[in-house]
Amino acid sequence: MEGRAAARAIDALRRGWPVTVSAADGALRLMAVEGADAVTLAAFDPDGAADILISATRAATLKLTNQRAAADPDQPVMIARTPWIDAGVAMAIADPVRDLGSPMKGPFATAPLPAPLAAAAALRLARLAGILPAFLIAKDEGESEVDVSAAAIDAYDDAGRLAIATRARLPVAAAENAEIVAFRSPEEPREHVALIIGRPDGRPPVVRLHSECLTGDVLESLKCDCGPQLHEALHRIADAPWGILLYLRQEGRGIGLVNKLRAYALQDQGFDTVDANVRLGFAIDARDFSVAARMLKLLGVGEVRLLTNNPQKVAGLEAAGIAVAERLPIILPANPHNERYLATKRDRTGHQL
Ligand SMILES: Nc1nc2c(ncn2[C@@H]2O[C@H](COP(=O)(O)OP(=O)(O)OP(=O)(O)O)[C@@H](O)[C@H]2O)c(=O)[nH]1
Ligand SMILES: [Zn+2]
Repeated sequence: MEGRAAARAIDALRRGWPVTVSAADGALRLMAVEGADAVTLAAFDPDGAADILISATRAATLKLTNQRAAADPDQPVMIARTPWIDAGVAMAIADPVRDLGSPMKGPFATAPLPAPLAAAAALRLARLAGILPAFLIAKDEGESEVDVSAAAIDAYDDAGRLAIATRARLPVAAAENAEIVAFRSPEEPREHVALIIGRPDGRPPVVRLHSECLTGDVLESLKCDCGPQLHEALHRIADAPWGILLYLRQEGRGIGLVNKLRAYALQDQGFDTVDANVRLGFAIDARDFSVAARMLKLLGVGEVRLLTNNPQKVAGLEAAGIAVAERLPIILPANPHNERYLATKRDRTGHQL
């Protein structure tokens, strides 16, 4: 039931419908700034009284840093509503990509945050919904059709209920003897898959955790290294006695396609991949590799030889109970478009390149 509440809340936010998020310290009736237009906003907030909740990093960009809670610098910040803040201004407050186009924002004043835990849960829900972490918060608690608790939000992408849905033979260019296994959880619509190549030979399989990248995997984007890494991984696995490629639906390191493309727009303005994520109000890497661990366990695999340059993937898998017998680097030549991205991975996120 909890998972259902989070799924309904995600759906409602994306449609501009109200949601009540509750936590130990209270409840907030809110709507996504991204879902607000003149009509949905008037329905939610006829008096124009709703304040605006933003992330701590967004508050810093908007020069509201001195108003952040000293005890918790990551605590979300509430902007007091003024008559000139309409849906368009709210979106300019929320979206850092628009900063160059509308630099003269404010002055803004902050308002007290009635339920900091509920506010923080709402920002976590934004990531799951793939929307900007910014909400209009109603003055009264009122009634929403959709209620979601902080616990339900945190349980949403818990891999615990992931199960094998089906499997089939899938000859691919890298290997004719491959089998695809699809995984589903009752809560989450995104289906992860594993491609198993070869037969177990008693040794740990060569495994690649590949996070979805629509632009790199499908469109052969030159901005990142995902497409070539995917192909290299498939061939390396095909050359091994056996191995598994996990295709994880964690687009944009877990922030979703639209937010990743917002990060790209910020990169066009000069920010690197790390700063772009932070500026949007997200973690540098929002992925949870316990999903991958659960998939491996369901396939009967407890130990792997992991194709990665990212020590955090090794640590994430091991923390989730999968032994990493060996880390196998996967290093490919840079191109002029992804040179800076790769350098940032090396210098700022600890990739061993
Ligand atoms: N947010 C964000 N995500 C990006 C960006 N560039 C690529 N990605 C995402 O990063 C993920 C690719 O990461 P991986 O190649 O799986 O992992 P990694 O952390 O680079 O580690 P390796 O295993 O060494 O490749 C995909 O989900 C991409 O969509 C970016 O600039 N911003
Ligand atoms: Zn990519």
